[in-house]
Amino acid sequence: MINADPSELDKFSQLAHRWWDPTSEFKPLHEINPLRLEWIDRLAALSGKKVLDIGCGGGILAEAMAGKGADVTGIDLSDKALGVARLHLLESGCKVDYRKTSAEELADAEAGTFDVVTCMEMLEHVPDPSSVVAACAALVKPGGHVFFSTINRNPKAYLFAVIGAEYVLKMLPKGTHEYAKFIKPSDLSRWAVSVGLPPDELIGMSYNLLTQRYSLGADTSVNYLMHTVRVA
Ligand SMILES: C[S@@+](CC[C@H](N)C(=O)[O-])C[C@H]1O[C@@H](n2cnc3c(N)ncnc32)[C@H](O)[C@@H]1O
Repeated sequence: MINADPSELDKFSQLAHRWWDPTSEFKPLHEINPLRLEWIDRLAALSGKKVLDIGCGGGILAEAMAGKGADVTGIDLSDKALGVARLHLLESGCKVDYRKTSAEELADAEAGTFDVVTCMEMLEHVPDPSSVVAACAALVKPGGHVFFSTINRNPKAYLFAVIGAEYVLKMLPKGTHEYAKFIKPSDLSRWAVSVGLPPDELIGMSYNLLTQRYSLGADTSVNYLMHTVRVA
């Protein structure tokens, strides 16, 4: 059975036409993109690398990584998001190979072929995130890099990521995130280690209400990113 939740895919499909509007529901993704891009590039030196972006959506990160000189493949299961991503290439002149497939399906066909795999803001939207982590381990070359980002599971994360972002600040549509699907760094780390992806760096991402800006730092209590390196 495919590891996907149709209602989650539908949620992103409904909004897909606004993916590249930086004032839309996707504003947070536009705002965090330069931060995560520079972090990934610093750790994995993207230029010339074969990169896979899992759950690429409309392609905000995929295009940015291509802009750094990477050879990028983006996969997603939302037809509408992929349609928007492909259309945007015409506007940007970027080159990204977008495909409709799951991480698990691609891992069966193209194991060990990517230098870098990114799986950002996606694990909290799938029924079995550990299966996606295992697919990432299968897809990356030995010694290659896998990056994850997701939302921690604790009362503060519920308050900030659900109540704050969806109900108070209205940065995201209500129902974007489900608390039960949030993932503690210790769980993600355990799944990653068990498939040969020991974590190398864990970093938090915070939103400052006063400056209305995101930054990377030590606070992993709400949003966080994890860098892992595939054992050789
Ligand atoms: C919050 S968006 C993140 C988009 C992109 N990764 C980013 O950070 O800019 C989540 C994306 O995951 C996709 N998605 C959800 N379940 C998926 C699955 N099982 N396989 C592939 N993509 C999936 C959705 O269609 C959506 O595009």
